[in-house]
Amino acid sequence: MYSVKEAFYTLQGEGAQAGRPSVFCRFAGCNLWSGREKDRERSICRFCDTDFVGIDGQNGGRFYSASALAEHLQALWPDDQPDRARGKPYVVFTGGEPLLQLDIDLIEAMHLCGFEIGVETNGTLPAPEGIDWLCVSPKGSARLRQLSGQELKLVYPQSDATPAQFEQLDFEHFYLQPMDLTPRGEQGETMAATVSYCMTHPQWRLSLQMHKIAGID
Ligand SMILES: C[S@@+](CC[C@H](N)C(=O)[O-])C[C@H]1O[C@@H](n2cnc3c(N)ncnc32)[C@H](O)[C@@H]1O
Ligand SMILES: Nc1nc2[nH]cc(C(=O)O)c2c(=O)[nH]1
Ligand code: SF4
Ligand SMILES: [Mg+2]
Repeated sequence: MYSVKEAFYTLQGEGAQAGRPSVFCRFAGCNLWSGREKDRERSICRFCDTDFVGIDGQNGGRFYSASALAEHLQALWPDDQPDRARGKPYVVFTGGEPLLQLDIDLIEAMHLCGFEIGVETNGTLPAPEGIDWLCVSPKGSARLRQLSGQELKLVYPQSDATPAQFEQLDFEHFYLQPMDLTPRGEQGETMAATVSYCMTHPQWRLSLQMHKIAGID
């Protein structure tokens, strides 16, 4: 059984695949925060910008088989494409923490539907085989278990998770994404600090959350 907060068609807003049309599947629940504001300050991950509690969002719900969820997600992809090879269907599993729920059955079902599979994870759980684009985003003091993938995207700055701690890991792309403090009701200088770090440490590139600029989900 899969618990999905919401699912929607949008553009990937972050990292190396930014700008790519994508079906997003946001699983309910996370292992680093309950999702309740009253718990935020004593949780391991305190800056989350996302509501992942429950199954009450658009196209959310409980799905009792991998094929049922795969068909539900496939229906969100536009079907009038002249050349599918040039715009391959792409699904991004996120959350919450998707690796609490994403399994080999669902990966196989999405591949059978013709999708490439992206995942956004906090890296505290090992990833199943078969993911095409794995983005790991380390969080504070949480121990990192997933040490390889396509993209490491660190929210910056975090005093207990610095870029230097991750720069030797086995990833193809290294991104810093300015921490958006507005979900915590704060403002900050995270953009300037992130730009400055990238310019002085050229292994790292800037990731902006494009969807917030574009005003889309
Ligand atoms: C909401 S998380 C869900 C996936 C997974 N739990 C994770 O943390 O990677 C999706 C992405 O948003 C990033 N993110 C969350 N809160 C953010 C914030 N306040 N500012 C910038 N990026 C944020 C995360 O680091 C992650 O890369
Ligand atoms: N457009 C868009 N791109 C995203 N990239 C990662 C997101 C996430 O919340 O995991 C996200 C999101 O919520 N929306
Ligand atoms: S690990 Fe990801 S989903 Fe969980 S609280 Fe942190 S940013 Fe949000
Ligand atoms: Mg988001």
